[in-house]
Amino acid sequence: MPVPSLVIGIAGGTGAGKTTIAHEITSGVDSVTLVPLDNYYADRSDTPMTEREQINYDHPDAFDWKLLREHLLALCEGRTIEMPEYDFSIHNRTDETTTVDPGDVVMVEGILTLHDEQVCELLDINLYVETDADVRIIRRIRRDVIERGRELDGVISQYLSTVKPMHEQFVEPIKKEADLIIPEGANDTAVGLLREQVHGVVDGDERPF
Ligand SMILES: Nc1ncnc2c1ncn2[C@@H]1O[C@H](COP(=O)(O)OP(=O)(O)O)[C@@H](O)[C@H]1O
Ligand SMILES: Nc1ccn([C@@H]2O[C@H](COP(=O)(O)O)[C@@H](O)[C@H]2O)c(=O)n1
Repeated sequence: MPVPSLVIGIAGGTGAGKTTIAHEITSGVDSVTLVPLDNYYADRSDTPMTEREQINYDHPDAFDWKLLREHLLALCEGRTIEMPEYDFSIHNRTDETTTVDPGDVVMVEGILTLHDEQVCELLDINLYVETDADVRIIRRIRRDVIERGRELDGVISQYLSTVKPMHEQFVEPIKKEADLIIPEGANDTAVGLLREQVHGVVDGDERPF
């Protein structure tokens, strides 16, 4: 397999719009590989469900960084990976994996994507999506209740006990690793410029950053 022309990392708080922006800046590109950091939550098969429900999923230790590094390196070298699948309703990976080939553009997207030094070394461009906390929590409540089968009270208590403090301690500070900070309110211009750059690199007119 050919190696990717461009490897992009996107970090930012929960509900900031990372996934949305990942799709927008690569729209029209034929071959894109999305690597959601959520799929690299640690394997909890040996942990009972009652304990899994109590885990702090916003701390860097919740992730299997070793596997993510291995997989990202493989994609960067043009190799296929078996990507884990994550099921939020059981707080664990499923038994299935997905066979993923390296695209022309590879994008890693998640709250703490820029936390790991070795992951950052593999990225051509580091993005941070900045969105106000009140907007993010509203989006999060809607998503967790509708798509992730959560109760409203649980979403609120998780937000106050772990999501918010971990955001302040770990997510917000990784902004300093970013090449570009995308202000959500002004993202049309930022996204347009990034899309142009991505297409330029993919079409061979521009060099990677
Ligand atoms: N600029 C935006 N304006 C309005 N809604 C948005 C915007 N960006 C994202 N959303 C919505 O907010 C929710 C969370 O967006 P998503 O991209 O999944 O965030 P993240 O990946 O950072 O958690 C989704 O329902 C999405 O449609
Ligand atoms: N079992 C889990 C695993 C993760 N979370 C939350 O997901 C958030 C990250 O996903 P985004 O799409 O919002 O970036 C993170 O804030 C975790 O709290 C969860 O609730 N349960």
